[in-house]
Amino acid sequence: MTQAKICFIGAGNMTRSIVSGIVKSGYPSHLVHATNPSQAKLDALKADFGIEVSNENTQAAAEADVIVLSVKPQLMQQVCEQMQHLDLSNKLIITIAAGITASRYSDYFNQPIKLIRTMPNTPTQLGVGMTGLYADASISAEHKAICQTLMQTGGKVLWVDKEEDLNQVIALAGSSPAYFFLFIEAMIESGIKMGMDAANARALAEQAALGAAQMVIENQDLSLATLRNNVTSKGGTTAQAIATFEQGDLRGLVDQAMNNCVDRAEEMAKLF
Ligand SMILES: NC(=O)C1=CN([C@@H]2O[C@H](COP(=O)(O)OP(=O)(O)OC[C@H]3O[C@@H](n4cnc5c(N)ncnc54)[C@H](OP(=O)(O)O)[C@@H]3O)[C@@H](O)[C@H]2O)C=CC1
Ligand SMILES: O=C(O)[C@@H]1CCC=N1
Repeated sequence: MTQAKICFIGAGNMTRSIVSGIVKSGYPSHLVHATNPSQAKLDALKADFGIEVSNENTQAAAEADVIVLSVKPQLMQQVCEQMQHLDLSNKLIITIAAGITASRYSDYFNQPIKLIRTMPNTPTQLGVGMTGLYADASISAEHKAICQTLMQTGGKVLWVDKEEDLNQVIALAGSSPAYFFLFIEAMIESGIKMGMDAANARALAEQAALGAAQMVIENQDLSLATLRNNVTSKGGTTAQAIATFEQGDLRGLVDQAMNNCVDRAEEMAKLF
């Protein structure tokens, strides 16, 4: 895909995250275009990454080899319908939207298209993202490779065999950075209530989170329970904290939250 022209429709949080990865990987910035109705995000993308920007979805899409649909799900139909008159037969379309099934897009564009559904997450902007990918059997190996190369600039990728499995990717990776942010936020709030300075509370919580994630990644032979037990001295402080989480059914709450996340993705698939 060395010379593929890539156009992002919508220049919000996720476009910024993905563009950051692409440009930092050395992809020529003049081949990357982003469109958006309001100007401030475009100006920031141009200033930070040197990419092309405009307010013209249709023109940018017409000139692109790869179109990345990056608007909110509720706007997707309207945005795609505006491009119905384009000949999309030679273009690869990548969508990052949650909950809209692949078959809907050919209705939106009113023509057969080559589409890959992806589910990235915001850590993509730091190169430590996780992206789920789904393509049906009609998509060529070349197009799959283009999409994979693109998304890998932001971190790891995982192909799923069944489209519905993307909803599990949303629960485990697309949405899950927010779960961890909430947990760290709660820890910081508690630290502050204990009398700690806010900056120090954040420094302690964020470094512990980073260290814990790194421990998990670098100890693939150890179970999570072992890593946890290695921190938990019998009769000690951690045991008290962990017992509190277990008594409050943290696991049940996480399970419920993740199932609700999947349920919402399924609901959205019916809505849009
Ligand atoms: N945020 C996340 O962690 C993840 C999000 N996603 C998916 O990514 C998609 C985008 O989400 P996110 O980046 O968070 O959302 P944002 O709201 O940050 O970005 C969407 C962008 O689309 C722009 N936009 C609105 N209308 C149009 C239009 N007609 N043409 C072109 N652009 C338009 C908005 O502009 P303006 O603000 O000026 O109106 C906005 O900048 C969603 O479908 C979401 O499901 C997937 C994985 C993770
Ligand atoms: O909350 C959402 O719907 C999107 C999809 C995954 C992360 N953000």
